[in-house]
Amino acid sequence: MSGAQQSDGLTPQQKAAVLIESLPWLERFQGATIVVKYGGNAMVDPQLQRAFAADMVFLRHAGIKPVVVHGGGPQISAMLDRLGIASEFRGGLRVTTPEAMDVVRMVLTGQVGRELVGLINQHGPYAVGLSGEDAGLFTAVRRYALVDGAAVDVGQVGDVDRVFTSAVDDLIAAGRIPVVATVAPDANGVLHNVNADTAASALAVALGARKLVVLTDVPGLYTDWPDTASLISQISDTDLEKLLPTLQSGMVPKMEACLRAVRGGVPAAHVVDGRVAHSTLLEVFTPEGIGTMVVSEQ
Ligand SMILES: Nc1ncnc2c1ncn2[C@@H]1O[C@H](COP(=O)(O)OP(=O)(O)O)[C@@H](O)[C@H]1O
Ligand SMILES: CC(=O)N[C@@H](CCC(=O)OP(=O)(O)O)C(=O)O
Repeated sequence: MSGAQQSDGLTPQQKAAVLIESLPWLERFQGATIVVKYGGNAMVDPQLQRAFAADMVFLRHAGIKPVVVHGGGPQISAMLDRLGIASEFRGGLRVTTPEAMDVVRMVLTGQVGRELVGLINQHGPYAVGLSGEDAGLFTAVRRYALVDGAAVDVGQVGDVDRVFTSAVDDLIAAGRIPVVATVAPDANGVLHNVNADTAASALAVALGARKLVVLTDVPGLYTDWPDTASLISQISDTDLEKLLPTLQSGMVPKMEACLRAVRGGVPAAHVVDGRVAHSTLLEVFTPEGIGTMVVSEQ
């Protein structure tokens, strides 16, 4: 039987080789917290959604502590459309009126978060959804968008000012997988819409995470977008800081988030292609990793 070809094209020896290749990474990340920003295509394609949910459960059973922060921009836009509420982005941030804020909260906490929690919990009672409002997780501070070098008011849009990790710590200690939606009150209790990349980065820093993994819908960071030859596998914080002003809207909050994470003490932040099934597992458990890794020169 040994050496025989299996229906999936791998011999038993090849399967064993794949498993054993993950051993150094299993050892290295035992007990570590990894924050994963779930977004892009992985969020809208049912097969990729299921693969992502399975990855989170796999990490949990491998002795790693995954924390998911989810986006939902396309779903918010679709609901605003259905309700006939105008919506636009300025400098990569959604202009958020009080009316739009109600929809952002409803879609992120009541729809997108619920769906992901449901998919993960098909494997067992792991995922618990919460938002920046729960147990004081995030306190927001109003931020402006940068458009052509000028600060522009975009309404109830926030940055994360403070993180109180106690609720997430409790869930992790209980063996759960926290699934976080990024709406958050400011110090006066006024709700703000926080970009999910920004929130994932703040949470990774506050939790002392070993990695931030950001799923998106491109293979990684292109230094000269859209020239495909300019895709890079690794960049330092110093080089990224220089590159940031040249990046275009979607990539700006994403790469800013990676920069803030590594400057805040997270050893590595990765932007990976969420169109590839099991991209998080490939990043964590294979020597070559995937996507673009941001590391601090320190
Ligand atoms: N330098 C760049 N490298 C990679 N992608 C870029 C770059 N500049 C702009 N982009 C665009 O940014 C998009 C990712 O941002 P966004 O759409 O906000 O992602 P997500 O929905 O995953 O949060 C990519 O699909 C790509 O079109
Ligand atoms: C201020 C701001 O723009 N907030 C985002 C929050 C959701 C998000 O970040 O979703 P993605 O990760 O899917 O883009 C929005 O309203 O779309």
